[in-house]
Amino acid sequence: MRVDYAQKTRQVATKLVMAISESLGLEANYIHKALDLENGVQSLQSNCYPPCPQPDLAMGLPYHADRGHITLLTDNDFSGLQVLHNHKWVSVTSISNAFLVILADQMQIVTNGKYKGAMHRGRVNKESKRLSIASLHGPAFDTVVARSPELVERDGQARPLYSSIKFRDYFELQHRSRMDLTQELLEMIDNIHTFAKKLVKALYVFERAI
Ligand SMILES: O=C(O)CCC(=O)C(=O)O
Ligand SMILES: [Fe+2]
Repeated sequence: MRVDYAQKTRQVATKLVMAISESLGLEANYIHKALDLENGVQSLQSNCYPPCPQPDLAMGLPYHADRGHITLLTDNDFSGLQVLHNHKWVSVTSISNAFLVILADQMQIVTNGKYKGAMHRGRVNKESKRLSIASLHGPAFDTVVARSPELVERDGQARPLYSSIKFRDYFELQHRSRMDLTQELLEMIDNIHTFAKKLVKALYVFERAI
């Protein structure tokens, strides 16, 4: 059943990628070949968002862009996905028996920014438990992802918008920067804690002095 789901979502993703290629006036299998999707990596992520009494104070899944090139998302009919659009978070309404399609970073690179990787996050709600399943598709790990020279040339751009990077390096870089960010936040919390303790002590000394 799981293998079947993986195969079927891969077929849908392949068709969408072909349509995207064609929409740019490229050969249908241009992106498929450029990202070596025959050997592309694929993963399945399930997310569980329990009901939360104060949804405005909590975040289910922090904002991010997916690492691959395309994600097919489905959920148990409770909305919760938000997408960053024109600097504002926009809620996306779930549709029964349908996929929400999220384009990701590698699509942005290969199309030289014609298609954008969407920044998104998962919100919690008060009433219901939300479940979502993301079927994430990416290039083969050894692919050097580069903007399409055809698009750069056609647009008469003097320079490409993105430099080329091996997908494995990108994957590791993104993972590491998330870890670094977590570490930085932990250190910041630590510093605030120490500062608060010093402040309380200083106030105590001050109170006794007056
Ligand atoms: O649950 C959602 O709506 C978002 C899930 C997601 O972004 C992910 O799994 O990468
Ligand atoms: Fe995501």
